[in-house]
Amino acid sequence: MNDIKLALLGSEGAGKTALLVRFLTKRFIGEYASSANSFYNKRMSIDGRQLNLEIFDPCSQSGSSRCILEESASWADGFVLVYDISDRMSFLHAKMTVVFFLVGNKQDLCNARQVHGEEGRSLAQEHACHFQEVSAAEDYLEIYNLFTKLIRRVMENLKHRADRRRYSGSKSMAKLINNVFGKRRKSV
Ligand SMILES: Nc1nc2c(ncn2[C@@H]2O[C@H](COP(=O)(O)OP(=O)(O)OP(=O)(O)O)[C@@H](O)[C@H]2O)c(=O)[nH]1
Repeated sequence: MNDIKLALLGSEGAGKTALLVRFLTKRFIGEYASSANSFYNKRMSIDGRQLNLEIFDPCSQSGSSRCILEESASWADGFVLVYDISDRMSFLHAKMTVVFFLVGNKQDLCNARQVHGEEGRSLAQEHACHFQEVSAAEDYLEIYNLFTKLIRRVMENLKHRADRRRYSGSKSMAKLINNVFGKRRKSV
């Protein structure tokens, strides 16, 4: 079983919990009475592999964003940074954060749009990360696809990291063997 840890980041009210609840339960719940950070667990299978997903949904009121970012950075394998397309401040906040997946939420509020899709796309390009606009209020499938895409990316990353560790481990073992036996050979 693979353990995958994801964290949601973004301004207060951007819709982080709404997106996550939509992904986990297929439902949109309008209001959440939460004043604490939450961890969610989900078991799922992607590409035939069993996964144990842990998702961190920080509560904006429970600490400074710097603290949340630091906590998440040392814990998570992947990040979703969410902003609200009808709240420019949430996008300016997103601009100051390094991300993996950038998500413009509340696409249904296009009549109150303050951030153009192009701006989101170009910010994502700057950070070389994936970008998507969604609506937690209206979509399920798009949000499901977004999370599974991120999970696949994280799995690839973890595999790549493990391969590199194995390679550098075998390289340093080769160096050690060379140091011990190579010298002897020289003196013969
Ligand atoms: N119209 C619309 N409203 C949304 C959408 N997603 C979330 N909301 C609303 O936005 C408000 C904030 O949503 P939350 O999910 O609590 O936002 P959050 O980012 O988790 O907020 P904090 O926990 O305070 O950081 C709620 O009133 C939601 O109903 C969406 O896609 N469209």
